[in-house]
Amino acid sequence: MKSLSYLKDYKVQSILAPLFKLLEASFELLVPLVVADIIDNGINSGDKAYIFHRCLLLVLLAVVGLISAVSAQFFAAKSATGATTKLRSALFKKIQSLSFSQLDSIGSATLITRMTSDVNQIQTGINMFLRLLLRSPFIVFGATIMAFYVDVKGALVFAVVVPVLAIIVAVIMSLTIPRFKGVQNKLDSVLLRTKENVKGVRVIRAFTREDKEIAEFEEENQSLVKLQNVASWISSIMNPATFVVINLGVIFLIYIGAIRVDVGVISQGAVVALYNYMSQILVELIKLANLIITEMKAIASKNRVDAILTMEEYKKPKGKDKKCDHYITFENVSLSYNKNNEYSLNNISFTVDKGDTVGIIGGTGSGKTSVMNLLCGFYEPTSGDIILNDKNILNYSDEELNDNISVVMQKATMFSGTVKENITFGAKNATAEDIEKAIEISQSKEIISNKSKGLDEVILEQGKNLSGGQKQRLSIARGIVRNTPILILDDSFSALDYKTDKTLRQSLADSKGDRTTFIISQRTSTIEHCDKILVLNDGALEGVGTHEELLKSCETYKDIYESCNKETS
Ligand SMILES: Nc1ncnc2c1ncn2[C@@H]1O[C@H](COP(=O)(O)OP(=O)(O)OP(=O)(O)O)[C@@H](O)[C@H]1O
Repeated sequence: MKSLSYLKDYKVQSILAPLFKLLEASFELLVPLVVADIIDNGINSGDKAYIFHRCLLLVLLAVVGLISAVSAQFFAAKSATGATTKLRSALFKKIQSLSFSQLDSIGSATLITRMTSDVNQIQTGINMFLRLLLRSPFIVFGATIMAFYVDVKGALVFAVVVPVLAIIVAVIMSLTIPRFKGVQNKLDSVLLRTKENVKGVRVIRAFTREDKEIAEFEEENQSLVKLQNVASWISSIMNPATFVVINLGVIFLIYIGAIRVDVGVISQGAVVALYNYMSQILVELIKLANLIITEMKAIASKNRVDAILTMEEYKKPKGKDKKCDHYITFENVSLSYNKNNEYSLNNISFTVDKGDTVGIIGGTGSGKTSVMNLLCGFYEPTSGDIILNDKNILNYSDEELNDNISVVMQKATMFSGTVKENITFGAKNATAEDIEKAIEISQSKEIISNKSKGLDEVILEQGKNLSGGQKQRLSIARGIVRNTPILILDDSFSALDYKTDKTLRQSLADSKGDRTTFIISQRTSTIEHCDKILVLNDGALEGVGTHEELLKSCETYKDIYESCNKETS
């Protein structure tokens, strides 16, 4: 579904809004005729009663016009806000359905701009469109026709002024519209920088990078301002240019009008009416130009939103199932995230049995998280097969994988809400007993007992009222509480002290049953008791075995072990 399709639920409002605007415009077109009538038949003959009655008519026209305008605004707003609320929800749902690779390729900053400022721009666009699209041309043409009705010769001035105005407006718009598109793109990069700075504010301060960051932000911001200024400067020419043309027209109109009044061909009221129609045209042309600029911006935003909405639903390729002797088999698996021949994992093969505890170790960037990404189905292998329980990982649905695997991510993410809500984030049906057990295994008991409201204690945005180690333990509890056959702990012990690390591993081992556990770590002490350890180096699997076996057979493991021991000694 494309963005504007959500308007179809607001058909009635979308028809009523322009109709009420046309009604308002029709009353406005009558006003100069009534004023002319007051001058010619009331003021000239000194008929106060006539003037009073006509003034009442003017007030009535104004009141009816006002009611029409308010009704139009009401229906336009209802339609625009209703449709964009649905659009925002649809966009949010679509973003949730995108694959990790698709999300990587789009980038989060631009997704935020599309969800917020682009959708707002579409809302403004719909609102203005419904109110002005019919009204402004109707007034321009209506006022011209009324002018011809009042006096054909005098109205000839309109035949010259209106096309000249239209040309000025068209030229200025053709210059500004491409610039406004540039402004929108620049806004994306300013937002990306803002987002990075707000998220990384602690790091920035810790490294006293504030001045540099401010200077760089200022530079980015200034180039946005420059683009905006050029666009605004060009569009600002519109008003003076149109005013000059209109005023020249008015001078000419009054000049011709005066001569024609003098010779008695037309009345004074007719000249005033012509002048009023000229003013109405000026106001509407400026509104029309603004409408077109707003619509151009809205169309650019609509295209950006549609680009996300119409992204092809990602279809996982199918893989071959295979009868295997082991619970999990990685067979010649390689992974290139961008399919650009830069491999994060290179032809790796290993097996894991049900109930095993597997350690994965290697330097930073060696590919540890990538193994987890593949096993969880976040990304697909570029080549090779991953078989889980005799079924190719590609043939599992997201729900099936989610039911089988719990992952505790490297970065312990907390959500605004209570401690309990955070622990049961992926296990809404967890019982009090499950929660209690998960808290106990993850060594989180002390965190909760230190909080006055216990499990109901509120966690602030991004877990600001928790330490790094506390966040890690609660994330582990969140993983354990789901009680899935496979548990992956991606560097989830890094912020824990050695004693807590050890106790936690022990309680995980005691409670494991036939759960298969992957522990990713950079510390040999965290994984040395695992049934099997995988050693990764630059995307290659350099060794598989137990701690003792690897110390004898794998140089990379030995190096890591020695450097870890040096650190702790
Ligand atoms: N989403 C991604 N898109 C592109 N490249 C990626 C992506 N994720 C990881 N990589 C690259 O893949 C390589 C392996 O990264 P991975 O996160 O698997 O390493 P790691 O061993 O877990 O590192 P660390 O211990 O630092 O977390 C790195 O070179 C990284 O830049």
